[in-house]
Amino acid sequence: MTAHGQYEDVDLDVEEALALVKDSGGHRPGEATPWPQARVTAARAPRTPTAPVSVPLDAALGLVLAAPLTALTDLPSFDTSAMDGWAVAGPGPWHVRPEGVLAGHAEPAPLTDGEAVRIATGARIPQDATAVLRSEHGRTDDKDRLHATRDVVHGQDIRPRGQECRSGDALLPPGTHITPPALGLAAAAGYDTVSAVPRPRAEVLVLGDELLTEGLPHEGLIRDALGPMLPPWLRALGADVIAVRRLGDDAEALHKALQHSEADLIVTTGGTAAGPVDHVHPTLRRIGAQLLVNGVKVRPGHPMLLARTKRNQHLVGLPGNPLAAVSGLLTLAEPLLRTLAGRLAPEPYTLPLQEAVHGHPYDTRLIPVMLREDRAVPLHYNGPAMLRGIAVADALAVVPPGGGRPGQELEILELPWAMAGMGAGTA
Ligand SMILES: Nc1nc2c(c(=O)[nH]1)N[C@H]1C(S)=C(S)[C@@H](COP(=O)(O)OP(=O)(O)OC[C@H]3O[C@@H](n4cnc5c(N)ncnc54)[C@H](O)[C@@H]3O)O[C@H]1N2
Ligand code: MOO
Repeated sequence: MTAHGQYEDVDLDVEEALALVKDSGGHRPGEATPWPQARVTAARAPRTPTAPVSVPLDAALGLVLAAPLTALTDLPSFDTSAMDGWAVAGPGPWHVRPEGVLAGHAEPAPLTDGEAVRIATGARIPQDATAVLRSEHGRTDDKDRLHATRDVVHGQDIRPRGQECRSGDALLPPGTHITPPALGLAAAAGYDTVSAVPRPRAEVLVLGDELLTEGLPHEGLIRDALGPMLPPWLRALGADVIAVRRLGDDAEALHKALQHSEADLIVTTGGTAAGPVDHVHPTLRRIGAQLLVNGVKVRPGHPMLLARTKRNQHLVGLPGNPLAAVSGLLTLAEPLLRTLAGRLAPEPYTLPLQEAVHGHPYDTRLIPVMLREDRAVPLHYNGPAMLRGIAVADALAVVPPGGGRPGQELEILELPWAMAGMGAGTA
């Protein structure tokens, strides 16, 4: 049994197999953009830069800093005890003061040589203290005198004011991805809000008269798989999904929706091919949109497209076949959203293939894989209409034209939830 257990090999469906033996040319031969170039075009989609917004810390996770995070205070902001014990002045033994010092308390009175005071971790060091003696390294005698049980080094266990940064120091550059520790650092450095690149707004338009939103498929009608899948996926890619509309195969409804959308990115599903109810291209022509990518040399998903619909608005047309839609999402929507959100591209990386995969003669293939012991294990059920493979995948592997041999290094496109340690296939 292979790593993917009982999965039967349905690597290629009939359409894909036919495409391998006799490339039909598919979607507008000659116009289609090579896959790597399509991603670059999407990442460089023209638009005017967005104005930064001021975001409270509890809403800033996942955004990108629009301005440097400059320390608003010294850190620590006062000389601080690093341990529970005693602050001591000069050589011991020391006379211990009756009142201790706790974190958050007012400034303690200065010590004089030969004096000690009990102190908690995080409390302010009294002026003229020379060291902190940890509680496990000191003992008091019956006259309340403190003796060190090991050598005391000047300054030990005192965190001096400004040890981490001085007020005005640059802590994080603009463009930094706001992670949980970045939020913690911003709070420690005195921030209530940060200046961030706003989340790009996305709107999803699901096309197709054959789609049901509940119940079992019947009489040629099927369940809409993309309505439930795309909004959370777009959110995982950093978008704020402002609307999801189901428009059927109604060219007028699509025209109206495009005219009125206030999104930065419109994502349509279906209607990209040349069938009688494929309204995306005619509607884009009607509104005078500029086609930046019209078909990509990738399987599945080759009819995908990218258009500039307004000065600061783009449309990604995803093919209706669900895995083809995933391919379009990662090829066009992901790089575009990354740029809109001000994020840098992740360093590309490769992993060796566990076993051979078929290739398309001229086009790139994207196939769902599990990542196991630093190898990419191809998953089956990867036909354009299937989600069964991708639903257990950690990533997509980029198979160059001609296919991949066992051990061949392939570029890996990670899935956002797999990166967060929530890989669907972690066993
Ligand atoms: N003459 C040609 N026909 C087709 C070509 C071609 O090159 N020449 N390309 C094929 C490929 S590849 C794909 S992919 C599809 C793309 O078609 P559309 O984007 O126009 O999508 P539809 O025709 O609307 O749907 C295709 C398929 O997907 C199902 N679908 C649509 N939306 C959903 C959804 N939300 N959830 C689940 N399934 C969905 C739909 O019922 C169809 O079965 O075109 C080929 N044709
Ligand atoms: O087969 Mo089509 O390439 O996108 O599903």
